[in-house]
Amino acid sequence: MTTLTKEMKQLKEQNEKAFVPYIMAGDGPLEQLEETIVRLQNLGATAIELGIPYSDPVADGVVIREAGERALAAGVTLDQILETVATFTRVRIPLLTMAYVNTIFAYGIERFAKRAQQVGIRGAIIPDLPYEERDLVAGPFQQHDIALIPLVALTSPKERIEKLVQEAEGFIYAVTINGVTGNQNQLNDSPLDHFDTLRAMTDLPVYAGFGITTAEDVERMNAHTDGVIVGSAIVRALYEQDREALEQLFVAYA
Ligand SMILES: O=P(O)(O)OC[C@@H](O)[C@@H](O)c1c[nH]c2ccccc12
Repeated sequence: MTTLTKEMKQLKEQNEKAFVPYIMAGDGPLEQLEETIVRLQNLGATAIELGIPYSDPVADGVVIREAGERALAAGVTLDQILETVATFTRVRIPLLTMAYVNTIFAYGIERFAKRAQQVGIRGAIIPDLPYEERDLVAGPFQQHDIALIPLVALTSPKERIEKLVQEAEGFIYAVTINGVTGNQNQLNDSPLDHFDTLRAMTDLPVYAGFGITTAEDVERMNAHTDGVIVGSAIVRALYEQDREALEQLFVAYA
């Protein structure tokens, strides 16, 4: 069991709902990345999903896509991000990377796992790594205590979800809606029953993500999950320096 799995399970046992903000590393100077993370930590974030910019982010909606473009235009690379994380002294909450598979392959799987562990990263989401290919990374990740967090589409057949859940580490990322990140208009109550089913299949925590943009969404999802992941709304508030919008998202955690 990885360290992240232990930590997230412990939260669940204490009945604490998780809040995992997604941010794009390099959207803004890397020198400010620690400050941003500490700010979210102080607001009550449980962990941070640290986006690694990529040129072809197929799962991303416009807000995150544009944040990635800004980071790429600034020349930000995975290596620079890891070296920046290595300098952190004030971050206490777990960091997870959200990188597309090519970025990790290009860097080197073993090299990534090793360096990620050294700098204190606890988990990774690789949205375009098919379950069938997970063995490509599973060995090095396990060896270096990096939790491979699966994305589970609620519409998948039950047998497939069961398989995914069995091998999962950290937590289960339950995708609320089919589509890209940042979709504001589709979040309704239809995933809620699925969350209940999913939670009955595992003792790992289940966090909901995609399309959660308001404090009300957070509360509504939390009633049926162990926590939430919020991306586009956080990325936008940080970029627009909209402090009120940012703090609003955390009200349930104050
Ligand atoms: O932006 P949203 O709708 O709040 O969704 C979270 C999401 O942004 C974050 O987890 C994420 C960013 N890029 C991704 C790619 C695939 C899966 C998930 C992600």
